[in-house]
Amino acid sequence: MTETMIGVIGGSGVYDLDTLEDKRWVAVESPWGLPSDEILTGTLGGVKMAFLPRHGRGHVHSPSTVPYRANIDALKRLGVTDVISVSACGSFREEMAPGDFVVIDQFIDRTFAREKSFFGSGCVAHVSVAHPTCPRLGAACLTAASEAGIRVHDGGTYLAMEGPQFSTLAESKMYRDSWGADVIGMTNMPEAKLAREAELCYASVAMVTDYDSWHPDHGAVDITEIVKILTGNADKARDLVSRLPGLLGAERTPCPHGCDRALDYALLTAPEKRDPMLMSKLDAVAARMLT
Ligand SMILES: CSC[C@H]1O[C@H](OP(=O)(O)O)[C@H](O)[C@@H]1O
Ligand SMILES: Nc1ncnc2[nH]cnc12
Repeated sequence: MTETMIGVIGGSGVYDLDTLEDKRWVAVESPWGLPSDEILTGTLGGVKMAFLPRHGRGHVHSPSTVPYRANIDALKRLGVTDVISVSACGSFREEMAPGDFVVIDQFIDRTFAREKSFFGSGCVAHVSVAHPTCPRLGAACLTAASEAGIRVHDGGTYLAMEGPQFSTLAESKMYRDSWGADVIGMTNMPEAKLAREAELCYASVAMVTDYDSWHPDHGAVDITEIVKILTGNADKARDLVSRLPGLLGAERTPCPHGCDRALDYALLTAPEKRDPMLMSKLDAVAARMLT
């Protein structure tokens, strides 16, 4: 049994978690650079919490420049065990309407201008992301959303695009009709992959703000319309998050799906060939493998 610490990564529109008790913004140093912002630590219902605004307070970082590695490393370094990502998204499905939430279970990664791994020359590792989100954590998010009276969909494929521009009409139709994506956003990759490398359970709650550009009755994405929806979604996200401590509890059992043991057989580089510099940067992410 270990102690649960819930990490929340707040996306567009979610820059604070004012429901936390004993809250304090703390600067966390990471060998992977500066995280997006300080991290708000505190407790909720006796469970330790850490909140990080993905784009920083005041929305400073674009989807391509969010320091994804530093963010995941900093959360792990603080002792976070379970990460909930809450993100704005466009919808490819009529029934996933603006204001609805989707508990994501798959991703298509179309990003190309981001660092995607903690590993590389000097310590090669390959983790599986066949099932990139944690079913236990996702189930808790689904229950929390239902209890909060949020219209929520159980499962969905999130297409991560590079951005920052929204998709063309041709792209939007292709992602929806040929690729089978359900929603689109710009940030959950490589975040989810990095969380898996860091052996953190990761769940993604996508909050629909628009119908992207495929929908014949809605036309092109309109950022002013998105911003209007974001505020309501952010309030619902805070309600959802405030229910998670009660559902997850303060005492944590090992993940039944193995998220917290993802590195068990992943490291390929022979111990004597490992780069000491890289290994020292991996002190939090791969802590379990280095002791
Ligand atoms: C505000 S519209 C586009 C912007 O919103 C989403 O951010 P996040 O995933 O952090 O909620 C989307 O990915 C874009 O970055
Ligand atoms: N249509 C869309 N495409 C990409 N990211 C988004 N975030 C919110 N709506 C989006």
